[in-house]
Amino acid sequence: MRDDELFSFEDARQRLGESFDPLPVPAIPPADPDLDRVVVELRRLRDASAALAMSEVELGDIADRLGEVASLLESRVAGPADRLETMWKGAGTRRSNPVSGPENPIAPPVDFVGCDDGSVMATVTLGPAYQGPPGCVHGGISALIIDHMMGLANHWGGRYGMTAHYELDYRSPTPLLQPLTFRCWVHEVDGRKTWTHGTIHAGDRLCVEARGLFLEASVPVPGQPGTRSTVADGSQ
Ligand SMILES: CCCCCCCCCCCCCC(=O)SCCNC(=O)CCNC(=O)[C@H](O)C(C)(C)COP(=O)(O)OP(=O)(O)OC[C@H]1O[C@@H](n2cnc3c(N)ncnc32)[C@H](O)[C@@H]1OP(=O)(O)O
Repeated sequence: MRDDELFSFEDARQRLGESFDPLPVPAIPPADPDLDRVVVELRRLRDASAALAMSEVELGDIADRLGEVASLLESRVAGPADRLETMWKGAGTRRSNPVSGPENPIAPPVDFVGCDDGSVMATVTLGPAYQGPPGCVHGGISALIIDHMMGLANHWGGRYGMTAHYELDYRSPTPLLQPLTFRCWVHEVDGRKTWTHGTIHAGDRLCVEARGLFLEASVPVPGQPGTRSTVADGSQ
């Protein structure tokens, strides 16, 4: 089988046949608007600090003022264990995950769309905070985003599971500061196993292709003794 056949959506859809049973990819519900604003401002700081020139800029005053704000924020923070619990309440990790979560400053963020062909798509432009090779996206960042998107694609295809095996081929450099198209879709299912594929393109150029094996599994939920959650189920 050639690579371009392996990564065909129509092929995936035909393989899945009647087991293709899309679930909605729901919008992330609003929570505390001020918390979301805090994260928006933190992302501005992230992007501005990643783009700072190395010289000729007086930063001492800014560092002092940021330190004051950081101390203020720290004074409002519950312990990390408490946070692990609240991450699983309400919208769960849809609000806090490191790829699309509006409560997570390290999320670029990436916004997803569920498509009629069974794939999940996103277009995102990544800045210097995500650099690996010169002018290019860090390979681990590509891997993070696709792994998460595969979880969404599984959900969109009526499946769920923990990543058991995951592999990527970096086919060509993935540029920063240009729109990138991410696409993931369920390729094949067999009992508890779901094989999911994904790509990143810059324009028409293939940058990354990925394959993951996901296994249905349940994990204990922090702060909810006796409760187990399927990864990527509706509670996320
Ligand atoms: C609501 C809106 C939507 C929300 C969506 C949110 C999306 C969020 C998405 C977030 C996504 C983020 C994603 C993340 O970050 S997921 C986090 C990263 N993943 C993990 O931490 C998983 C850690 N691993 C485990 O917990 C276990 O190993 C699991 C549960 C996966 C399997 O342990 P379990 O004890 O259950 O299984 P088994 O050992 O009996 O094996 C069963 C079968 O599987 C085959 N096998 C096993 N391993 C491998 C392997 N590596 N390669 C090839 N095959 C493998 C094995 O041969 C056997 O085959 P067979 O003999 O039956 O034929």
